[in-house]
Amino acid sequence: MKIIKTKFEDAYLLEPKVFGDQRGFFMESYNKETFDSLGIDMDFIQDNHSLSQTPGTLRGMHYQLAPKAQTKLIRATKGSIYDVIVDIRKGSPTYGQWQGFILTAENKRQLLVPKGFAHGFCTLAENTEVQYKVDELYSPKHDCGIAWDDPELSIDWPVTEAVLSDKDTKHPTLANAENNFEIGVTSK
Ligand SMILES: Cc1cn([C@H]2C[C@H](O)[C@@H](COP(=O)(O)OP(=O)(O)O[C@H]3O[C@H](C)C(=O)[C@H](O)[C@H]3O)O2)c(=O)[nH]c1=O
Repeated sequence: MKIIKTKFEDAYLLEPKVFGDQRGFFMESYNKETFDSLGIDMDFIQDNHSLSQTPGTLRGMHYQLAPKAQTKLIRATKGSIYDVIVDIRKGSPTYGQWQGFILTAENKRQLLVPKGFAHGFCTLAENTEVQYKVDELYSPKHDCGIAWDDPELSIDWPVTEAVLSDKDTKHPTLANAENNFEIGVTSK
């Protein structure tokens, strides 16, 4: 497992070891001992899987409030995505900053998203499937979002016409989000 640093201290790109042969490939997409040895010692308790049929489908920018904030380990198992995280931890030196990553079924790269980040992606290919692990269960009442097209964040999405859920058309900007994630704050 190769770790690639990002602009954020505790968010990482991970490249698993891939064993290729004449049949195809094998890899351990997750191994708790390996992750613990790298100091990534969270207990994932839920696996998620989404399919987005149309290129330019954009899901985000989502986060869950404390105490249900989620660490996420994301990968594309079919197609490709432009995966984006935004630091929304008030007081963080990188608050309001974002970074994007290309995750594809071919590059097999995974992104570790720490608690306190908003997360979203747009798909770059048809029938893109994303699978990810989280260390807190889904909690609708803690589920929040910020606008994917927040002008202050100005995320440089590689799409012009995004395909969005109705919910994702209605999120506040980060500046207006009442429930900004704060390290240790309890949900309202
Ligand atoms: C996230 C989630 C959703 N659901 C239900 C709720 C809705 O009835 C349906 C679709 O949910 P939603 O439209 O929120 O799905 P996405 O837009 O893919 O949301 C995800 O997309 C971005 C990229 C994320 O980072 C989050 O993990 C997650 O918010 O699945 C569940 O039952 N369990 C869950 O964990």
